[in-house]
Amino acid sequence: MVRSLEWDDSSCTLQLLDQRLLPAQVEMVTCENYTKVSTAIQNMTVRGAPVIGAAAAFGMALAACQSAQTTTEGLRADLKKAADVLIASRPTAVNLAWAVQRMLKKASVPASTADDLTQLMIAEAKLIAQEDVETNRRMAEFGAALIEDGDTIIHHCNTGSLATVDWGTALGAIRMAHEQGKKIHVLVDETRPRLQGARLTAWELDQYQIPYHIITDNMSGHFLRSGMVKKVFYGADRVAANGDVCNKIGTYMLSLAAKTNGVPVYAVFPTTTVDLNLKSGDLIPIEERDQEEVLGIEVNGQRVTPQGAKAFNPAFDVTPNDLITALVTENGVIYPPFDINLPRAVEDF
Ligand SMILES: CSC[C@H]1O[C@H](OP(=O)(O)O)[C@H](O)[C@@H]1O
Repeated sequence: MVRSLEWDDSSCTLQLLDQRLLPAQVEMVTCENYTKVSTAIQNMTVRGAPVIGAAAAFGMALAACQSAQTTTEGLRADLKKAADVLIASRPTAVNLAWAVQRMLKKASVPASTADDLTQLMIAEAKLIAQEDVETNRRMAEFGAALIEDGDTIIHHCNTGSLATVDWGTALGAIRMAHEQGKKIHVLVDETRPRLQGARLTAWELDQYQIPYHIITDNMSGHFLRSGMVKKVFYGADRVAANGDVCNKIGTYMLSLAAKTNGVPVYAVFPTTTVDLNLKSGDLIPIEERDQEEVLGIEVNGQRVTPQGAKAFNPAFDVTPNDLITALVTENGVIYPPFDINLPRAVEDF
């Protein structure tokens, strides 16, 4: 499975898999500087909470490589400028700010030369990427244990290798259960308007040879009520201290339908997605994206929305914790009361 990002030591550049072109084309784009990384995050060349954090970390490494500063103080000033640009790329996934702040903290350690500081930046970005893969595999083990042989699972958006440095979060759990020999059938929410499910999750499941059917987002209630669906799995972009989950738009409606039909709901995410500073999900900033992502639908090359039409395009919504059965992190499966058990799972490790 091709990785969503690769660092090239020889050229001090970051290669990103252009997820806007999948599944039709598998193409990498080269980022030589941090502003290109910021643009790639904003236009969703690279997307998915954990991987945009890793991409931003390498954006900071690029800022160090590209800096003309010859002193550590001068380089630190350049890194602060880069940090502000990278953090501003997208507002909702807390992994982005977390990764950049961690890089800035690393930049504050004593270094004898600007070159030494640059090497520290590159090493820290690589460590963040490596930790994400290890975290995802641990999470996948815990998540896979919740999946039973024969389950049909609804999965929302894309949370696989493409949304992380490798392996994935919710889709990582599904992949792990499959590799353990459990027979699974996935109903892939297409996830309008950017179609991360229909384009990216379906493409990944083909690579893993996991059976699936794509459904439109408004079909999930029907299948949940039919009794066919045994579990719902999705990821997260930011989780508040009380366990409210902010995730791709449509997650809230999916969770409401699951709760009404008694189907368990599992949110799978690394602890770097938890924002303990926020008491509830109502405080999470929701990214509003260009309305053209909603309006620009074409059928047979013909735009289907009226000229001049307007659209709302919130990229995420918040699912209150009472609709969620359990939270799955690399530190284990967390059950209610989330306001007590989630901080403990995050802080005790
Ligand atoms: C591994 S969780 C990824 C998380 O990020 C996605 O958002 P986007 O595609 O806009 O970056 C979606 O909310 C996923 O659940």
